[in-house]
Amino acid sequence: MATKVSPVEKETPIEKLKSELLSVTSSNEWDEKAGFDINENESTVSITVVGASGDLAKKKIFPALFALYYEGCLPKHFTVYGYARSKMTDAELRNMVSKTLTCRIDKRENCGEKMEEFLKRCFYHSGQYDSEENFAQLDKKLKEHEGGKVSNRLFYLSIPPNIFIDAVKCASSSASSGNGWTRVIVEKPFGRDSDSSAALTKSLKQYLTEDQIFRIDHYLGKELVENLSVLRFSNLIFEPLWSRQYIRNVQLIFSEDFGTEGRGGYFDHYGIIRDIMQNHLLQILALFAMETPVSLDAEDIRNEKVKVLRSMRPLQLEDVVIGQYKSHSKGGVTYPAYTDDKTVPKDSLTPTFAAAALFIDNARWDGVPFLMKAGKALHNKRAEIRVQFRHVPGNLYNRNFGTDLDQATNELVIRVQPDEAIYLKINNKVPGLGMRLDCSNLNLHYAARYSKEIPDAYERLLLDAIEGERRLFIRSDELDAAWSLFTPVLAELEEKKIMPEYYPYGSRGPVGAHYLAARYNVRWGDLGLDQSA
Ligand SMILES: NC(=O)C1=CN([C@@H]2O[C@H](COP(=O)(O)OP(=O)(O)OC[C@H]3O[C@@H](n4cnc5c(N)ncnc54)[C@H](OP(=O)(O)O)[C@@H]3O)[C@@H](O)[C@H]2O)C=CC1
Ligand SMILES: O=C1O[C@H](COP(=O)(O)O)[C@@H](O)[C@H](O)[C@H]1O
Repeated sequence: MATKVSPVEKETPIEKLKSELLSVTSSNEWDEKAGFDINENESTVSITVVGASGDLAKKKIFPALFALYYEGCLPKHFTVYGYARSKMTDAELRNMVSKTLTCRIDKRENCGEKMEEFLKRCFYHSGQYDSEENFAQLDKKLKEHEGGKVSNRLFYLSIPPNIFIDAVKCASSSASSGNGWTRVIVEKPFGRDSDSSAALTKSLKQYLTEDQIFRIDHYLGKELVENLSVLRFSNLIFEPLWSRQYIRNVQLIFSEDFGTEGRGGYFDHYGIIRDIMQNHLLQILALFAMETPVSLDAEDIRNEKVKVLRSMRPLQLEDVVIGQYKSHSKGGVTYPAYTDDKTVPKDSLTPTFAAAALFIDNARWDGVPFLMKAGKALHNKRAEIRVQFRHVPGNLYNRNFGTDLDQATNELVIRVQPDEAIYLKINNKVPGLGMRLDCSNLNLHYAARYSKEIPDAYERLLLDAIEGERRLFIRSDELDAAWSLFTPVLAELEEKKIMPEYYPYGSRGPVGAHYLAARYNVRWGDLGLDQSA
């Protein structure tokens, strides 16, 4: 890592030997003849969670690693290291981690034993994030565990962004692998705007190659987001409809029924547009709208996503509505205002809600509004994609719908969470002698269809990073394109000190979002008479 030559690209001595032999035989044959599997027996993976004492590590990273272990997805030789400034022994780390581990509902067999085994492979090293010496001590400990095998190292930066570079610099110079790969998972936020993001990328690339950087957007690891491409590209009935010709608008909706509780300090510096829209919702939009990639290879997919992002119009101020939640009392309980958080300035204008209308100026999507809506402290917790189709031209049954033709249009809903589902609203006749029409759902409800519990997004992404699969991670040019769309409007909102529209905690958000949608002849699908909404 220190040499800036990606170890991923370099052949290890064993790989070199293997590729020489490969000139006469295939890889599997060679492994069989040799009588062992090189990857399993000769290499190790050390996963260092930098910031192990923090919220994300406890809530997501350690539980995801355990789930992978339980499923038998981690390599035979692996070690997990927690690294942070807090003083802890290995036993204390294990105790902390053990409190967050859970067994899947459908996989409880031997779960206690598996937890014990997993915890035995977890260790802790206390150190500063800017100390090469402390990382060198970590390196020494990692080497002891690696026992001379090919060492592959994954660092997960689960720390605040202002210390990313210090940690990367020290890990790079003092704890990168000498003979295997070294990869670094970087958590968002990747900057606050185009300039700060470019500066972060530039600094990271002083110590890492692009191939070593795994920028995580955990929404890409969610089951239904992954399924988006399968839905589009392996069902004949959808792809032909996937354009301005049949689609009237697309809605990307994110809502949480809790506020910024505990994260106000971080949130106030970013706001909902940077926290959710510029990354999670925009990534979904890019996957949704991209052209068919040449293959499922990471670079082919990411190339198509970049094309979509670069075809988009920068967001205009008049196409944005912002809101902030205020205190609200209900049933004898008083819910706080955003500014009641002690870490948030009393006069903060940071949006906790935003709605926006975006456009992709290409042949497929010309004129189709892509509406985004994201908010905290709303009436429910949900993330979904809604695709509203056009009206049926010359519909023979128009008069059966009355004047509200919107009620009669088809809508495809991909509910990312909770209670994952894909359903298509269709029109049908109400059984009986009359001719009354109804709107019903053709529903793929995951819980009913599959008994298997859906893995957490972090499981998939950690596994991909270990396996070197980059498809679900953000490439630097994607990131640049994403920031270009939002940076001008974010600057304008801040320069002009645009006041957010206040909405009560637990409500459906500011009415301004409805006016914005109405300007483009759109009605938000999550507020209608949807049977599954
Ligand atoms: N929490 C979440 O749900 C999500 C978090 N993220 C991102 O993941 C990363 C980690 O998040 P999270 O775990 O919540 O962060 P925390 O604030 O919990 O910080 C993680 C650890 O970093 C160390 N740390 C915290 N502040 C500082 C500081 N100012 N200087 C030096 N060290 C510090 C602390 O460890 P110690 O004192 O022991 O060194 C802390 O335990 C962040 O980049 C965040 O934006 C992204 C999505 C969701
Ligand atoms: O990245 C973030 O995501 C979470 C929501 O993630 P989810 O998987 O629970 O839907 C959000 O609460 C947080 O503000 C944001 O930083």
